[in-house]
Amino acid sequence: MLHARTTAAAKRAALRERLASGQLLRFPGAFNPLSAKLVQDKGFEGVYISGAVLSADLALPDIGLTTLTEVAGRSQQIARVTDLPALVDADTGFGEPMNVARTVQALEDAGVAGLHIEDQVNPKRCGHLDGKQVVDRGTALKRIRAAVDARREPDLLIMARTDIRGVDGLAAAVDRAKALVDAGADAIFPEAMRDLAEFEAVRTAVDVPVLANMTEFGKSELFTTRQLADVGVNIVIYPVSLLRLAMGAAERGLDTLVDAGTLAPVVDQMQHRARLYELLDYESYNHFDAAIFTYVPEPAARP
Ligand SMILES: C[C@](O)(C(=O)O)[C@H](CC(=O)O)C(=O)O
Ligand SMILES: [Mg+2]
Repeated sequence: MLHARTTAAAKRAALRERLASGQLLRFPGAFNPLSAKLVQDKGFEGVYISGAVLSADLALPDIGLTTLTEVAGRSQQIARVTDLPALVDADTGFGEPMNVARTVQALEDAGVAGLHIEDQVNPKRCGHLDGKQVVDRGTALKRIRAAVDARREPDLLIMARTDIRGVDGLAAAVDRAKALVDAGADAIFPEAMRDLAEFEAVRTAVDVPVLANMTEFGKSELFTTRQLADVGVNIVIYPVSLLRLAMGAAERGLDTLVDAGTLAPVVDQMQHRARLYELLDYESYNHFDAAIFTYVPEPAARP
């Protein structure tokens, strides 16, 4: 009820433990706290908090317009309703190394289990679009060093994302991934890999967990969890997928309303009120209320 019971520290420890198990962890992107509850209910291992989704939610393109305050606020709203570890997209870290340090502490306070910081220049772009630019190696490494030094909870997972594959090719991506790990990154997110062999190349180059981004309409083919596990990927994100599914359904529903003048034909496609209440754990709130209503305080002992 109200919040999930699992503490941030326990979620961070669980993420570390699960990563060490070698099992592939699946992190669908939650587009709000309610969808994070659905992700947990369906048995996934974690929840992703996407920058692209937060931007889209505010009807903005994903070009570095959102602020740390917005990202931290959304992270906190999502992290507190789920027992799953949350991994948040911290974009470029919101500035220079000192800003990156502040970003890490703000997201740590928000209760996430991990975050990733990328090596794009500001303003950043979606990693699967052409025309993006990356910072030089020294700048990229300083961001990660600052992030690692700023964390107060050693279990907070600091993941380095590199976008260099789309700019300078695979060899550069492998090179940068190694350097980012040397700078202290706990995990690597190689963005916009073309095929499984590319994931494998990064996998063999570093000895930390590797993430695969299965975003739709991007540069990577949509590999199955089996294919990704077979090449040694440790975490897979589906960052914008739930938002795309929900918006697709919303658009079709509105079209029906325009055409038919009623939503009756699509009611069976809607989440039922009963299912919503189940996800919200409505029952516990009723019990809480009833228990308080019938609670009779003991009469105070006479002095
Ligand atoms: C993972 C990502 O950074 C995100 O913000 O979710 C995006 C996803 C997308 O735009 O499809 C990305 O740059 O890949
Ligand atoms: Mg992003």
